[in-house]
Amino acid sequence: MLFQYTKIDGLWIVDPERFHDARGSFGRTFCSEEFGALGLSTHFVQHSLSVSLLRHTLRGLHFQVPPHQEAKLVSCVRGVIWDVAVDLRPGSPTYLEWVGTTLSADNGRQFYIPEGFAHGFQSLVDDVAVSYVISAPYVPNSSSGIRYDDAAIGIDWPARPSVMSDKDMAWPAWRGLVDLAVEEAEV
Ligand SMILES: Cc1cn([C@H]2C[C@H](O)[C@@H](COP(=O)(O)OP(=O)(O)O[C@H]3O[C@@H](C)C(=O)[C@@H](O)[C@H]3O)O2)c(=O)[nH]c1=O
Repeated sequence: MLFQYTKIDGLWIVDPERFHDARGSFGRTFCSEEFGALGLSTHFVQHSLSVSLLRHTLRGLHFQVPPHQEAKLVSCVRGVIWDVAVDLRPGSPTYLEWVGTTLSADNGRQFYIPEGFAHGFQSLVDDVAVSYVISAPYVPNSSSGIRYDDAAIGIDWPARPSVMSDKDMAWPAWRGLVDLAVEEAEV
């Protein structure tokens, strides 16, 4: 497996090392020794698959609040997506910066997104399947999100979204969420 740093500490692009022969190819998608050696999570408790039917469908930006934060290892097993992670770690030198990368069934690339990040993606073709391996259980009350087009983050999405969930359309901007948390703490 080929691990590439991104400009954000803790966020990794993981490319496969594929061995080809007459039958096709073989390559690892996870290796606890290699992940552990880099300080990445090796304990995953959920594996999920999402299918998006139409090109330019957008999902995100999602995260779970403490103590239910999760690391995610994301790959696209059918089609192509533009996958994005946003650094929401207070005090991080790259706070609110984002990284996007193209994941496809062909390139076999995975995005390792640690705790403290929001995640989202946009399908670039019809009928994509996205696989997630996640380090923490799904806790609906701890699931949160921010607007995909939050100006303070400024993600350069490939296209206007064609389909989004009502929930994703209704997320506030990040600043709004932080302000709300402070107000709640003061009550
Ligand atoms: C995420 C999730 C959803 N669900 C249920 C809740 C709901 O009824 C249905 C669809 O959920 P959502 O609308 O939240 O699905 P979706 O918008 O695809 O959510 C996903 O988006 C991407 C960007 C991520 O990063 C993922 O971790 C996850 O948050 O599936 C689970 O049972 N377990 C889960 O882990």
